[in-house]
Amino acid sequence: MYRSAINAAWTDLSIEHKELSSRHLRELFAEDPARGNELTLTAGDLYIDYSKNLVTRDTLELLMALGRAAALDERRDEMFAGGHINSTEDRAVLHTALRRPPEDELSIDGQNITNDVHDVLGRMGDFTDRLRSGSWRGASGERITAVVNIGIGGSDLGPAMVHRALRTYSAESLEVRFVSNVDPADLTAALHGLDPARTLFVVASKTFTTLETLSNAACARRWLTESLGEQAVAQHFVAVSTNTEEVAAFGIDPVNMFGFWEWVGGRYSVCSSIGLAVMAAIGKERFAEFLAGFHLMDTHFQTAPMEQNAPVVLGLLNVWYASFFGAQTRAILPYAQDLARLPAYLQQLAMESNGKSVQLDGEPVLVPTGAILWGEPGTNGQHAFHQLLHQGTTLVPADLIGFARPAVDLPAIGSPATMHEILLSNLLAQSQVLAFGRTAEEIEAEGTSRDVVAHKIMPGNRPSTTILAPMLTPSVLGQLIALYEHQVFVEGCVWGINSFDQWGVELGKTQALALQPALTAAEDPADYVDSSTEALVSWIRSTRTSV
Ligand SMILES: O=P(O)(O)OC[C@H]1O[C@H](O)[C@H](O)[C@@H](O)[C@@H]1O
Repeated sequence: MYRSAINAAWTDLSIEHKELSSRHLRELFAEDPARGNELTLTAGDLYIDYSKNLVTRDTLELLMALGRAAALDERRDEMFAGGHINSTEDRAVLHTALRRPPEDELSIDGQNITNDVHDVLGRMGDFTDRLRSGSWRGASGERITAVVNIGIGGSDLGPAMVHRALRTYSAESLEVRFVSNVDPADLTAALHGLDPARTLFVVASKTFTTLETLSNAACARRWLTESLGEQAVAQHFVAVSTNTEEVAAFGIDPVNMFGFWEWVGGRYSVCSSIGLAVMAAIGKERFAEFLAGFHLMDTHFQTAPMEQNAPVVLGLLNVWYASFFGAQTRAILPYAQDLARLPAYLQQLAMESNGKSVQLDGEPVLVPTGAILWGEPGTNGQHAFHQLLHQGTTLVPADLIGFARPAVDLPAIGSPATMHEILLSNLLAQSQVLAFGRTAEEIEAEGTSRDVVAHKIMPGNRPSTTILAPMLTPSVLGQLIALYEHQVFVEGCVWGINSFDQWGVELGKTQALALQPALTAAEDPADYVDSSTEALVSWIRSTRTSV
């Protein structure tokens, strides 16, 4: 029943796609001028204009039918209730439980996990209060002035992105830095200029077995103990993990460990103790506002009718472009420099979740699934890759994200507008030009010479969604992240894939370990399965010895 309903909805949408292929957003707006006001959504503090997408109201009805056929409501409820929807790892997917208010109980296997969540938040709050007030001292009695988060993937991208985004809310007395790459350049740069006596490391790893993180943590530990001695570790290292045993084996006292749970996926973990470095920077009160923002969007996702449900509408539009238009990528264009790391964060969220080619039952997926996400803050991207967005041969749906008020504004010299007003006018212009372009007639009318007209035509009809909020606050950032998390969920449901495992990253890790001897052994072990790897190793070995 479920499959056949999806197939029927899919067929209807295929027909719709053919019909719409010959239409232009200019016509769609001319036919339905109210769409600019009405194809919009309000979710928490976010105002979302999706009118400049390649859909009519009929298309939207068909997309809703697809969502209903995919049993979105039931699947969402199953996720929120702790069903083991991560079937290949037999795990619940409960990142939403990390942001429930204390009184909002959730019982899993007889355990009220909301209490567990708030117990850890309480410990994080006490610890970060001590750091921020200076009552937590280093081994030689000095105040901690730098926190270095060592983690990778979900244990880095979330806190690093959020820390940067909430820069203006951060305490000046505590500098927070991030190390992720096993490239020694990363740790070296992060430690540059730091005083061991005033530095605290947060080793963040869900599994506490990740090679990059443990390698960096071990080097950081040596850096510290060389100057302060072994006994300094207790005051200068804390861990964030689900794996108490490995934390202890590394030499961090579990008393200085902040736990979370296997039902929190790495890329969904910024609300857990993985956010410790963020809490250290912005304080527990602001962190609570951040979590409340997520919860607001969670509640919207759970309660808003489908047609007004922002993650549902946007998630279905993502399916529309990926699976029907074959759009392989989507651009994330924050018109906010503080969101510079948002595209990288969303890459992990979306691509590790939905970069899959088998369905839940192990059968191949027959349609294109997760798109490649990429992007840069506006207006920088305009001077780099927007040319392709406007006149290239590839369809790239774009999300433009902006804020009505900046944290700080500056008067622009020689213009009545402020710098922030200039920024926002660029956002508006891009959304308009992408959609409506400029015709040959319009260009000719400007007196352009005939042989240049074709080069100057702006085809338009390039879809974009504009997401606006009053200001980039902790709560708004939480809402924005949750908006994307739930879109990913919606897409995964429709495609019938498991959005919560990541088997595709495992083989590379074991192969890297297997190849280490090829670089470290005195004699080249020369036991390769392919001639390309053999030649690469040989080149590296000879180049290293000849330098
Ligand atoms: O937090 P950790 O266990 O160290 O994992 C860090 C990262 O590495 C893994 O390879 C996964 O692909 C990511 O989803 C995860 O966030």
